[in-house]
Amino acid sequence: MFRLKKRATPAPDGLLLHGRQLTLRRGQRVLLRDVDVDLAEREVLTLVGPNGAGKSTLLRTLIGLEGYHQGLLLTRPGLRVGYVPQQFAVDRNLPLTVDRLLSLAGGRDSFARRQAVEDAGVGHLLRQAVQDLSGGELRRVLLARALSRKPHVLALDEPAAGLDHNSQTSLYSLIQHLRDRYGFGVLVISHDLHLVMAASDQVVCLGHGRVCCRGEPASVQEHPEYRALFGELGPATAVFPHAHSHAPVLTPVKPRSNVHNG
Ligand SMILES: Nc1ncnc2c1ncn2[C@@H]1O[C@H](COP(=O)(O)OP(=O)(O)OP(=O)(O)O)[C@@H](O)[C@H]1O
Repeated sequence: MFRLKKRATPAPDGLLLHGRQLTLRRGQRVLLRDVDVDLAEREVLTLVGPNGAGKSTLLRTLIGLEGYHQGLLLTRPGLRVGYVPQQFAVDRNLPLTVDRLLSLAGGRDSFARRQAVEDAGVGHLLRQAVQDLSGGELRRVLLARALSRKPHVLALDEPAAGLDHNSQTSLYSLIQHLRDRYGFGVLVISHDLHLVMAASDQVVCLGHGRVCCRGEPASVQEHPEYRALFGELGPATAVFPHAHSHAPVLTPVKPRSNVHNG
């Protein structure tokens, strides 16, 4: 669970995350420039863009794992984030069962953990060593770990990478289903554009650290910059609409003065 810095400042509307003009540099390089992002309850927001566009950096910034230099980031007070990273290093010299990994995740709520295990469909893996899991199994275990934190925001960095097509589709349907059950907002990075268009409420397309276009999947696909990046894409198979309430108050996460800059 990542708890973002809290300050009791009211914010415009009931978004989970509200980022404005977020800018992040590393040395001379600008990794993010003037990025605006809002994430509402129960919304699936997908970040797309070519390799190196800044998607992981933006996702990590939005959930408080990276500082930023300029801009404004507001979060709902007490926001809990479940994060499934793109890479998860498993130390082969330190055997660890799935059960142990999940209990180390920090959640003291064993009911939530059991529920997460069931929801992610990993009950049969609990006694298995983490280092022996297949790529697809590890994704689901990491998903269970994220769910056990009862997140308000589920952040997934390329959760479908390396999965076969059926596994990708079923993972996305599972995320949709869990979003409906848990009511969290989802921030997800994906390179599978068909899946993105079928399963997202909002798409933000990044290029060189900037937002080049954004909107609902159907409209983003028509955007010239999107087409320039990705070419023509066939029609999405389904679009899942969402509804969310706008409860008030967000909390600002201040730019960090100690942000690594070199
Ligand atoms: N700590 C760092 N210092 C310098 N450059 C960095 C640092 N972290 C990331 N970068 C660079 O920032 C750019 C954006 O990286 P990021 O991982 O956010 O891209 P991405 O869009 O997620 O890419 P991919 O699709 O390949 O995963 C890349 O060019 C990367 O090399």
